[in-house]
Amino acid sequence: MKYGIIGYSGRMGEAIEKLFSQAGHELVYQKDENGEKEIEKPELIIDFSLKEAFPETVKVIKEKEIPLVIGTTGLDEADFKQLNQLAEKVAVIQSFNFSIGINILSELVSKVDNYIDQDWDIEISETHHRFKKDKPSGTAIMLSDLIDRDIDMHSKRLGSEFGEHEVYFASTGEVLTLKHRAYSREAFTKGVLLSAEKILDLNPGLYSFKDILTN
Ligand SMILES: NC(=O)C1=CN([C@@H]2O[C@H](COP(=O)(O)OP(=O)(O)OC[C@H]3O[C@@H](n4cnc5c(N)ncnc54)[C@H](OP(=O)(O)O)[C@@H]3O)[C@@H](O)[C@H]2O)C=CC1
Ligand SMILES: O=C(O)C1=N[C@H](C(=O)O)C[C@H](O)C1
Repeated sequence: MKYGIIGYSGRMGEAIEKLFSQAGHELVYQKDENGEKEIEKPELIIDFSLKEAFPETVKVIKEKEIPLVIGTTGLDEADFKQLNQLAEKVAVIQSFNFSIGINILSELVSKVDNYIDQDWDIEISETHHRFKKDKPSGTAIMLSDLIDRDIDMHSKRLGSEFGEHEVYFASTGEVLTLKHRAYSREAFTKGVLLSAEKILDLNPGLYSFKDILTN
C-alpha cells in the first residue's frame, strides 16, 4: 500500500516506517512540525503526532478523502466530534493503545468491574518514558472510562519506559492487579500495521482497534 504518516519524525513515526517498509509498504506522504512532503497521493494516513497537530490532520483527511488510522493521545470530546464527522465519509480507526495486550486487559477490567461493589478501591498507575508530553496517558484515560466512577490515576515519567499500565482493585483483605508492559514500540506498531492493512476494505465509520481485532 502507499501510505502517509503525520508525526513522521517522531518516535512512533520512525518505528511505523521501519515495520511498514519491512512489510513492503511505501511511504509517499509525510508531515511533521517542519512541514509536509508528498511524492504521490497516499491511500491512507497514519497519525501518531500530538494533539496540537489534530486540526491539521482533520484538514488533510477532508482534502484527500482517504482513511485514517490515528493513535495520537490527548484528544478531547471536541476532537472526537470531528473524528465522527470525518467518519461519515471515510473509515477511521482510533485507539489510544494499539497493543493486543492492552485491548485484552480492557476486556478484563470490564469483567472485574461486574464482580465488585463500591466497597472496592480502584486506582490506575501508568509509567512512560521521560519525553512523553501528555499525562495521564491516553490508555489510562481509556481504561478509567470503562468504569462508572471517578478513578484516581498516577503517572510516572521514567527513563525510556515504553509503557506500563496497572489497574488495582482492592478491598479489605485482598488486592487484584491487572498489569501490562510494552517491551518495545513493536507492541503498538504491529497493531497499526494490522489496522492499516484492513482499513482499505472498511466502509466509512469510526472503528476501534478492538473492532479490528475481533472481526
Ligand atoms: N495509540 C498508541 O498505541 C500509541 C500512541 N502514542 C501516541 O502517539 C503520539 C506520538 O508519540 P511519539 O512518537 O512518542 O511522540 P514524538 O514527540 O516523538 O513525535 C511527535 C511527532 O508529531 C509531530 N508534530 C508535533 N506537532 C505537530 C504539528 N503541529 N503538525 C504536524 N506534526 C506535528 C512532531 O514533529 P517534529 O518532530 O517536527 O516536532 C513529531 O514528528 C503521542 O500522542 C503518543 O501518546 C504513542 C505510542 C502508542
Ligand atoms: O506516548 C507513548 O509512548 C504512549 N502513549 C500511549 C498512551 O498515552 O496511552 C500508548 C502507549 O502506552 C505509549
